[in-house]
Amino acid sequence: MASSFFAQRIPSVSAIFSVYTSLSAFTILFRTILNEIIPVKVRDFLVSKFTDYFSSHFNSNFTFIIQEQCDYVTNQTFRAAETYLPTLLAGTSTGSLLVRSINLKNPMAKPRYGIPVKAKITDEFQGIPLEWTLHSEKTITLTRKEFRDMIMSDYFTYIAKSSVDILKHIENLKIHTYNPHNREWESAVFQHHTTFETLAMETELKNTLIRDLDAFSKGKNFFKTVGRAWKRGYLLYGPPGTGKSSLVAAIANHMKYSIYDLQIQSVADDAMLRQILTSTENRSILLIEDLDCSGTDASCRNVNQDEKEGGENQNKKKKKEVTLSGLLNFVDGLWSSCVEERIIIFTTNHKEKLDPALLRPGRMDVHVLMDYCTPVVFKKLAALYLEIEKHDMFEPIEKIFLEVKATPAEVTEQLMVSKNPDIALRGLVEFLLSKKLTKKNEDTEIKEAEA
Ligand SMILES: Nc1ncnc2c1ncn2[C@@H]1O[C@H](COP(=O)(O)OP(=O)(O)OP(=O)(O)O)[C@@H](O)[C@H]1O
Repeated sequence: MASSFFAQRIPSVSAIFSVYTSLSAFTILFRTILNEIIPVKVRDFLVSKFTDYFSSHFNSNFTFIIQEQCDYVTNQTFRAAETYLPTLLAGTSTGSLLVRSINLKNPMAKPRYGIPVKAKITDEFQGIPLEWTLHSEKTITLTRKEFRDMIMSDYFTYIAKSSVDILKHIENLKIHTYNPHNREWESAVFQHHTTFETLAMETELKNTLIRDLDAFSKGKNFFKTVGRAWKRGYLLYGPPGTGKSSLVAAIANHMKYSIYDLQIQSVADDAMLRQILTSTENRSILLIEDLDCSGTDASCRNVNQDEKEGGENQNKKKKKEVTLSGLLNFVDGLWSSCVEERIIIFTTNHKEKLDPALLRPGRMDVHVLMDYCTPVVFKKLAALYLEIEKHDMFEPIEKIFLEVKATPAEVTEQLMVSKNPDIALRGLVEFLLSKKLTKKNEDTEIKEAEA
């Protein structure tokens, strides 16, 4: 029985050989026909589709590699993933987490948790499990066997949207400073306490600024409709100690934007400036302080003036490598649109020294004069520092302010001498009167010298 069973089921060697020969002949014939009929390009296309189909089915996984930098610009998908992934801490599978406490204002605050390098994190999107790996500070990968198209079209968009929402509610802002040696922005937690409530300014100016900022942050569609880059430029000018830096802090805290603080003197040339600025994040403030001392041709004198003076100045001008046009390119040129929702702030103690090109309408949208203390500003400082709305000495002090120039920084220094309003205000009067006297003596000396 058994031998007849095998005899019926297993074909003979000669039968197998004959089938093999027929198949080979058919394959050769089929290939020849294919080569004759189908053009090379179509053949290559079919082969590539065929290979793609099988590799995606038989490969164990497909990996998306997301690196921090691409084409000298910060990869926004990397930034989005970096913001989004810490929300998935429950899905980490390495058995370890980074723990850090960076709230200097409140050491008792709950620590924050981060993802260690090499950790694997799982996520689920529309019922599909996904696995992320943080390979280093600069590379993240996302691995998934199927649903490649859906990940590319929907999942990355979802992460980008989620990260924008997360950033809007983030508590700790950052301040970044450019390190020219490492050619990198270095970050620290931004802990400046100044807000619009604690900044003493004329009420109308403060309200106008807040309205302007709010309109800007809601203005995405407006900027798109009118075909402009979503950015706003502020020029803060006025004497030292009048609150320009404090206003920058108030703007950052109000908008919940991190600050990129750029020392323009540390930038070698326009190309480096471009590289530095394109590696900043959306929703941020780019701050260039003391522009009048920057050493670029944006400061101190305009180009025509230099040309008239010729010789020595011409040589000096050649050495300045960050040019006014390089800077303007970021203020309102083509490069200005490389980052979205960006506020650019220039500060200067000497507006009159800036190149007129920078001051032309449309270049810096808002010019804000931070000036010497006025009676209104003094009363706000007294309310903040001494917690008083009224005092007998207010009237004489306000009168002195009409004659003496004192900066809010000088006034706050006097108000901090004592918590007792009588002592602090008396000290302030003495300070203001001595300033008045010094000024009078200086004026007399000048008059005598002129005579
Ligand atoms: N308008 C203000 N309201 C409240 N405090 C102020 C104001 N202006 C100055 N101050 C106080 O003076 C200090 C110095 O001010 P700030 O550094 O903001 O001035 P600045 O104009 O940026 O000076 P500089 O031009 O020297 O950088 C602040 O830390 C703050 O305490």
